[in-house]
Amino acid sequence: MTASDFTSAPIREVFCSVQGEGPYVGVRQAFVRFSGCNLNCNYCDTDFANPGTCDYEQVEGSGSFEKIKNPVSVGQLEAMLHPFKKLHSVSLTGGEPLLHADFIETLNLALPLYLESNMTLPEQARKLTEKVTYVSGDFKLPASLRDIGSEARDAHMENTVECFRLLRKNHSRDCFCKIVVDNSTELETVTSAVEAIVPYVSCVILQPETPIGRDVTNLRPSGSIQASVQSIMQLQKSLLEIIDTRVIPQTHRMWGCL
Ligand SMILES: C[S@@+](CC[C@H](N)C(=O)[O-])C[C@H]1O[C@@H](n2cnc3c(N)ncnc32)[C@H](O)[C@@H]1O
Ligand SMILES: Nc1nc2[nH]cc(C(=O)O)c2c(=O)[nH]1
Ligand code: SF4
Ligand SMILES: [Mg+2]
Repeated sequence: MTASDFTSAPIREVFCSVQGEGPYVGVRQAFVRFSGCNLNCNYCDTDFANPGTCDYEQVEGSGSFEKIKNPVSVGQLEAMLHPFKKLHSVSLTGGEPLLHADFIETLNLALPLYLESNMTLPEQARKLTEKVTYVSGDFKLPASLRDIGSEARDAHMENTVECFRLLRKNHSRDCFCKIVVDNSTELETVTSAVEAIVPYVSCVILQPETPIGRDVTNLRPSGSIQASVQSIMQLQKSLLEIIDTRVIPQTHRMWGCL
């Protein structure tokens, strides 16, 4: 994977769309999708590999992409975002954006930054505590991680909680947690995860897994993975004992925007 630094980063795509997930569903955002990820979630719907170029959709919804050579510089990215108007914020996603924290740290955009992260890289998260206004942090349940052994689970949980502590909600930042749920999601696992981050987040979003694989070899058989409505409702009822908990699917999948 092409490394990034303070001046440039490998970016997979840049486009203007509507936030499809979490409590800010419906707001108009620029999306900057960084290449590369440090995890391998079994449900991942994103091809974040760096093909050498960044797909740039200059006209929102047009489906017409220009290919910009990677890595993209800070100045190039700022210019690419300029045509996008009436934005709520700029979503920094991926892949895993925390892998590119040095690059993000140097961005000088007029708009608030909205970080979509797997929350597993605390030393990178530390760099962005004064930089991001919205934190959409996933809590990756170990069962959904393909490459994690039992010996690494404790460290994974500790890193996740530390990222939420570092990027916690405050007077000038919102931080919330999204948890992707499938038919194997266990109440006890989710409850202990949520209890560990309650002081740091404004709400928890239960995000039903959308049965889409990253590629045909990884495509999980859609019939076997989705959690039942009843199980998600029971999970929400339990979590509402400790925090504002909402069920929000990936809405962009419903109307076909990027
Ligand atoms: C592609 S990830 C990129 C950001 C970051 N790496 C992360 O995982 O949070 C963006 C969001 O999409 C969610 N996601 C990916 N595949 C999904 C699927 N098949 N169903 C539901 N949510 C999915 C992730 O859980 C995450 O909240
Ligand atoms: N519309 C839309 N909303 C999103 N929210 C999080 C996304 C992501 O892939 O990070 C995403 C995405 O890919 N598209
Ligand atoms: S969902 Fe996020 S953390 Fe998981 S593999 Fe995909 S990009 Fe990486
Ligand atoms: Mg997406």
